[in-house]
Amino acid sequence: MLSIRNVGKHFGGLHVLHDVSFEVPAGCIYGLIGPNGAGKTTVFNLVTGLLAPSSGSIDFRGESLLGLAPHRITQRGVARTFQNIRIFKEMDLLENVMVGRHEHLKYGGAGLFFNTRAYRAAERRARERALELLTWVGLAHKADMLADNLSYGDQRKLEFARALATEPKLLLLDEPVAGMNPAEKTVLMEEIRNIRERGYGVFMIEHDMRFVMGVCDRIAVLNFGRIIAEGTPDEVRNNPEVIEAYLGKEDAA
Ligand SMILES: Nc1ncnc2c1ncn2[C@@H]1O[C@H](COP(=O)(O)OP(=O)(O)OP(=O)(O)O)[C@@H](O)[C@H]1O
Repeated sequence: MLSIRNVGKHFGGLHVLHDVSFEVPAGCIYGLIGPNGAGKTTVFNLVTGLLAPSSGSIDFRGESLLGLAPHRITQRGVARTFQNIRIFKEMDLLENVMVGRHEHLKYGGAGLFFNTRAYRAAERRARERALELLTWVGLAHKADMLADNLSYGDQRKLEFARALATEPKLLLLDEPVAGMNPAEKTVLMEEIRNIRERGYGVFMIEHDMRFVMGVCDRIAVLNFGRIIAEGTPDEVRNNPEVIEAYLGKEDAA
């Protein structure tokens, strides 16, 4: 589904990614892990068009994403959440999800201006879909509440609903369990599995090993900008290079 091939990225003289290749298959929960500064966020920024690679290719469903603006990549079916939650606190939950949805609607500017029947029908469908997505993440009963009043865990769920509102095929999650308590993590694990069951691909960066190993089908490990391992959680967990990267050479020995 997402194919990253021989990708390099440097910022001036600083080489952050070297010859990175891996493939996120369709219908898969895929994890990207690695120590701080390994280059994980840079990979997400390349896939979502916030940065351009210095070399290599990035294809999504058989077509290159290179050179596309971020909103075009969203239209191709890639959505993302951020490490720092980005919701509109002064809007209610339904409005927050509809903001995500609007990027997806295909009515013209004239429709907006004249408030045509087609526009109103599109708006009504957007509201219904937004409510449906809030139901999926268990927030429908709070649809009219201001986002500012949500607990941290609920804010994360709202972010998912908003990302799903763009009707993606692949959902990128940047440290989804950061700041969550164990109960919230358990709920989220179930929700991410549900998202996969509904036919979405999920690609996440996550530092919480228990969570990543518990929920991902496959994992790639970055260390100093290079992929040092790729495989199932068990394969990755038992890989000596991975153990060394996380524990340091002496500890691993
Ligand atoms: N725009 C930029 N300009 C210069 N250097 C950058 C830029 N973005 C990232 N870097 C550098 O690239 C390296 C990798 O950063 P990145 O944020 O991708 O790592 P990460 O694996 O996501 O780390 P963390 O787990 O701490 O979030 C770091 O050394 C960082 O300082």
